Amino acid sequence: MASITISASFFSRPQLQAQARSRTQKPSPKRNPNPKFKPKKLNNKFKSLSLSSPPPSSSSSSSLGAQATTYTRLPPKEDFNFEFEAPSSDESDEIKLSDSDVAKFAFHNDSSEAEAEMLDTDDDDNEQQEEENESLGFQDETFDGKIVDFYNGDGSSDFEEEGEEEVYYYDSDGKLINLPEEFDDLGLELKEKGVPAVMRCFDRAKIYVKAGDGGNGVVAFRREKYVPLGGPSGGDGGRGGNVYLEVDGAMNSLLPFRNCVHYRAGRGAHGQGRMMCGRKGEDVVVKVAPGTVVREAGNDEVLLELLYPGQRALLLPGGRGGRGNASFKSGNNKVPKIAENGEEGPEMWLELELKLVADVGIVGAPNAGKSTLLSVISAAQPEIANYPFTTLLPNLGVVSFDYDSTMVVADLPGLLEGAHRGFGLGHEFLRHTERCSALVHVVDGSGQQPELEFDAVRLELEMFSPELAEKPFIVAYNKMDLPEAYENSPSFKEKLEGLGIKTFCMSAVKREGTHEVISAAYKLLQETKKSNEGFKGFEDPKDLNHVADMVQKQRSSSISEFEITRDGSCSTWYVNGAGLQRFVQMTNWRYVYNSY
Ligand SMILES: Nc1nc2c(ncn2[C@@H]2O[C@H](COP(=O)(O)OP(=O)(O)OP(=O)(O)O)[C@@H](O)[C@H]2O)c(=O)[nH]1
Ligand SMILES: [Mg+2]
Repeated sequence: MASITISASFFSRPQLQAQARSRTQKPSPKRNPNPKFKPKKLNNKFKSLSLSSPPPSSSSSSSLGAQATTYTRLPPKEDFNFEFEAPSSDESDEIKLSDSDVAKFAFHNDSSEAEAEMLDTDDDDNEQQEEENESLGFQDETFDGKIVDFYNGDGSSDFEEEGEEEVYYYDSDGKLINLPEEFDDLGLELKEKGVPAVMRCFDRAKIYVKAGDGGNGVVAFRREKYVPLGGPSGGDGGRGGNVYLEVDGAMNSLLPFRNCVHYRAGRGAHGQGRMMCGRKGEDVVVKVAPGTVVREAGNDEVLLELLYPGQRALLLPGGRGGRGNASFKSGNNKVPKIAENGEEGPEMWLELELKLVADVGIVGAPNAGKSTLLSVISAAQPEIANYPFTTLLPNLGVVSFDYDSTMVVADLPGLLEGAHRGFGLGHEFLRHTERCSALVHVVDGSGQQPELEFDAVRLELEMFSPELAEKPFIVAYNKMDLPEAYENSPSFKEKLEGLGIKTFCMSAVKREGTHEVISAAYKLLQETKKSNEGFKGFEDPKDLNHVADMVQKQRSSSISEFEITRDGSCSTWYVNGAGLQRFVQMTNWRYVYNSY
């Protein structure tokens, strides 16, 4: 039985129709006017994930609450794997912020034909569709500036199925290319991440690092007038450049890694005659933001945690330079005709994850006034507007009480009920609160049910990580200048204080009560710092070179440590060993003596 859910958002009815029409129109394949530009494969399935444009701001206080809980993003697919029932308060124990504020319509439609008819947006059928919509009770005016999306039982939208936009690939000559079907899956996978690239790259990056190869040693002999049998004089190759990771205090995101992914240190110069050794390769210093966690790609183990500006870690040591023939001179062999290749520098794909280093994190539902609070207590100027998800990326501000006492406060994107399952944006950035010592939970007092809003956000924090929920926090009941918030404040405060939660009332806009909130947060921070005094973490700079030590240890393993395996299918024997591989790679097989 196919079921359809209609959820409300910001777009108007005429906009909806325009959107549906544009999706159903199949463009005729065109030649790419710019052959160099290769359009990316877009999959329309997840187009509706993009943030909706802000609605015109409303001065009415009731609409503030309503907007604060409007879902602006497509819920995750799993959520549609069950059949929807009309929302009913007695059926669900879960706290549903959305139920109170967001207009939600759910109905069952057994006939797939009727469904197809309703969603048919061809020009010819527009009239018919309007009639049908009217019969279902959907009048233009009733939508009141909100978008309506139609979802099937599996979470896919009929718009997407009916009018999937076709995107074409062109080769460098501008010819149309037919891509194999696997590319569709790939496109889908990429889209399923569901977060715009700029937001994904804010605190996550994947980079490639490679230390420089060592320079080759050479075979050379001294030839000079009046110096017969001058002897071997081939110099060693230079060492390859190292790869360092350094914390740059001026950086506060990993966005620069969007433009630059590959970091290769320079290779060492080759040795020369007259015992001249090669120059060392140039080092590469990869700058990261304070609070960056480094892992090897595909491995969950944390390699490094870089917290403080100026910290520098040697990640990959450069390859050793190959020895020239002068280095092989001995009593037995006075004329060695052998030299080594430079050692190859190690390489690695790294996953960087930024967890902002803030002392206090401001959390709360969208539109609660978090950014307003940050703008009032610090010099930060975050964007403030009367619609949910104004803040898309975390903002940092420094609150200074006097020269000695300062603290860094982070304003995070709003949290929605279900954030841990992919609703809204907040869960993407909740990891930034993991490093905070205390939290300020801002509650929108003008909302219809501030208690439910509070409970839902607390639940989200718990679902994301139990440690996060255990962090000390205070509650800031905001928008006291509005009558409805003022009226509800005594009961809200009483309820929370009954639970032992410190609650402050404030009006961020009027700057009333904000000082008390931030002083209480500072006090909480000091208490937490005192109790954590024993913990030093990764502060010891000696710790930071352990990755390079590990790589070095692996490289210097003995040549006699190897494993022999046989592949029966092709009657091949394999000899595997790190020391052996390095030996083979560094041997210069061009010199015949090397093979003896
Ligand atoms: N009346 C009144 N309005 C407030 C107060 N604090 C914030 N607002 C308004 O509430 C709206 C949302 O404020 P923001 O600071 O952007 O809210 P936010 O929690 O950062 O919202 P997101 O970033 O979308 O999660 C803005 O229009 C503010 O002017 C207040 O104390 N009183
Ligand atoms: Mg904000």
